[in-house]
Amino acid sequence: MSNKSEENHTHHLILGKNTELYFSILCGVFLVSGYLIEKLTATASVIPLILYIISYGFGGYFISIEAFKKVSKGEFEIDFLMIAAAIGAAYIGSWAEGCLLLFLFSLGHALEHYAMDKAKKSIEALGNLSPKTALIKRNGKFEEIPIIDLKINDVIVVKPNTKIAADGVVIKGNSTINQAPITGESIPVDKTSISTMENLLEFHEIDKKHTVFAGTINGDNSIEVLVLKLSKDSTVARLIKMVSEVETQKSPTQRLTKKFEKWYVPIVLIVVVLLCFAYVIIDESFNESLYRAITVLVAASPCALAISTPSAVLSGIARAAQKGVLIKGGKALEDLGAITTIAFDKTGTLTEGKPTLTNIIPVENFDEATFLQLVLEVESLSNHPLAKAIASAIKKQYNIEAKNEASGVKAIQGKGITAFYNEKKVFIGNVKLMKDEGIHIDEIIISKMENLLQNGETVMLVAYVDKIIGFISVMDVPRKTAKDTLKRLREIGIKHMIMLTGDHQNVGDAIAKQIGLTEAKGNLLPEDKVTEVKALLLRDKKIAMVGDGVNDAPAMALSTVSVAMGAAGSDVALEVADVALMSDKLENLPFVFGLSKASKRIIKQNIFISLGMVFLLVPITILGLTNIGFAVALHEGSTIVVVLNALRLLRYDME
Ligand SMILES: Nc1ncnc2c1ncn2[C@@H]1O[C@H](COP(=O)(O)OP(=O)(O)OP(=O)(O)O)[C@@H](O)[C@H]1O
Ligand SMILES: [Zn+2]
Repeated sequence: MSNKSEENHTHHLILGKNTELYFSILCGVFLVSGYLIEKLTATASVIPLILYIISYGFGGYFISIEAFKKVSKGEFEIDFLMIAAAIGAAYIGSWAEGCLLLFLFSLGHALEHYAMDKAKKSIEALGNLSPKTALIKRNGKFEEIPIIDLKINDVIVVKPNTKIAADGVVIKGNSTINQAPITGESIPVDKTSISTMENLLEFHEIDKKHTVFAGTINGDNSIEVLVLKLSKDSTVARLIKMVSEVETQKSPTQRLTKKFEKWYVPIVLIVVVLLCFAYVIIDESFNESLYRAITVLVAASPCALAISTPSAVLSGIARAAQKGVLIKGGKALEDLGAITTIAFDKTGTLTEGKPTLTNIIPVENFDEATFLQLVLEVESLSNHPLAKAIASAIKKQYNIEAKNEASGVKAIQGKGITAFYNEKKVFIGNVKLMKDEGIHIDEIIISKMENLLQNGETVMLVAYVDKIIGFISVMDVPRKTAKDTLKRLREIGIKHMIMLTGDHQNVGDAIAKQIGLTEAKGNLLPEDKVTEVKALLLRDKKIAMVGDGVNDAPAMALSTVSVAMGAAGSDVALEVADVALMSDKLENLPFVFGLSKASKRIIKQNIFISLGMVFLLVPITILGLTNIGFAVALHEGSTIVVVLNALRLLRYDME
């Protein structure tokens, strides 16, 4: 049986989408009626034969089309084996068995397509998310227009309990919004209007409490949304595009079984042809030899094997999509299921990623007001989460504003930033940065730093010209769910959980202890994170890296499977990661790993069932210990069992 998704061939669908299923059922109906008439009427009649032939027609229709297509390309696959077996059965007069073969095979085929359709549908459901039109407000007037005509900076009005038509920022009104279609979170989130539209940041940089996604559902209040993305670039549009590409990537097991089939099918054909001539050697008629050959042909066909993996992979991916997790292909799914080591980024992954300012202290003889102003000016120019937190805290707590007195800011990866303030150089960052610049740090400051570091606070030194003028410390708290999540991960078989952070070792250790990580590695530059991932790969073969793509993208790219958090909020993460959690909920991880493990388990079971049946039936049929009907029932039955087993994944849940 072939995998539709990879060949993308469409059948003539006379009876609509389920034609294949109806044909298969009709095949079965004619088989049963033919069989009953044959058994119940004593006298020989042609009616059963006619019914069997009709049954052949329905059962063999789609299989012949596929077999023919492949044979004309020089490929002999299972469809061909089935047709050959059915013709052989007819030739020796075993019409009923031939019908049963075609019926079960086509039923398995139709079920396979049902599984694929089901998977695709839950993915395509995403496509129906965005409404077709939007109510826009132009010059104070309302107008309903198709969403493809929406332009950036249009203002749309979203009525209560309707779908939002575009990615944008709320500029008027507050509401709660059901984001489940995109992020899978079932609880609606509060959204408030942004205070000012001046200097509006990029969509992804705006605080999430103000931004909304196309396809999500507004709650009880009317809101106005400033459109920030064209309909074709919306998060949901890109999601759909990616999901449709997912299917083209085959999983490792799928590749393996394909390779196996390539050799196996011709071998079966040769053996079967040889068996046709068994009568030359042993004492039996040609028809008896043929009968045996056909029975072996049925028994040896790898029908179940061919669909065992694709059906499980698609079901797994579909289930994940329902929960707001995008798994990009069978490889990611299978690899994820085999993983026992996870490397985590710290900031924004294990921690909230919204550090609060705890200390901002100048050295004794430096003026505090100047110090604050300098830090504010410089950090306002940086995009780093630490910088954002520091700048906004200073503004709020000390009620001062940046006056654009700093310039030439440069980020030094993993160390900090440099800039100019009043034409003189400023350095803000860690000890490494100061060492690089040859700036002396005296004992008093070092001992103060130590205290804060023990506490799990991130400390940054500030130097002006060539002297330390003070330090800043911030505290980023672990996510509330981090501890439980790691515990659950351990329960489902993750052995090593390691934090990789650019922050100080002590901070890493403090957080690791609080949430129960096995190890924390601090003071890492982005390239050090890559080295660490390499080392882990060497030790454990396969590792997953969970991050947000901020300073861990290279390390993520190198890991076996990269998992991005909050991907709905970041273009890079969504694009690059193998697995994307739409929401930034760490607590989704156990579900993802659990589902992947379950998928892997089901794939294994399926392969065991399908190969097991072949190994069992082939010797029995060669020895002539069973009739063809029995072989057909067991063999094709295993195909159906395998598909049903895979469909279980659509209902997977933790516990
Ligand atoms: N804009 C900045 N202002 C002050 N210090 C900075 C700035 N950017 C980086 N640093 C310093 O460099 C260190 C390393 O930064 P990096 O971005 O590599 O990692 P991180 O954000 O601390 O943590 P993680 O690696 O877990 O994401 C920071 O801990 C901080 O001391
Ligand atoms: Zn096929």
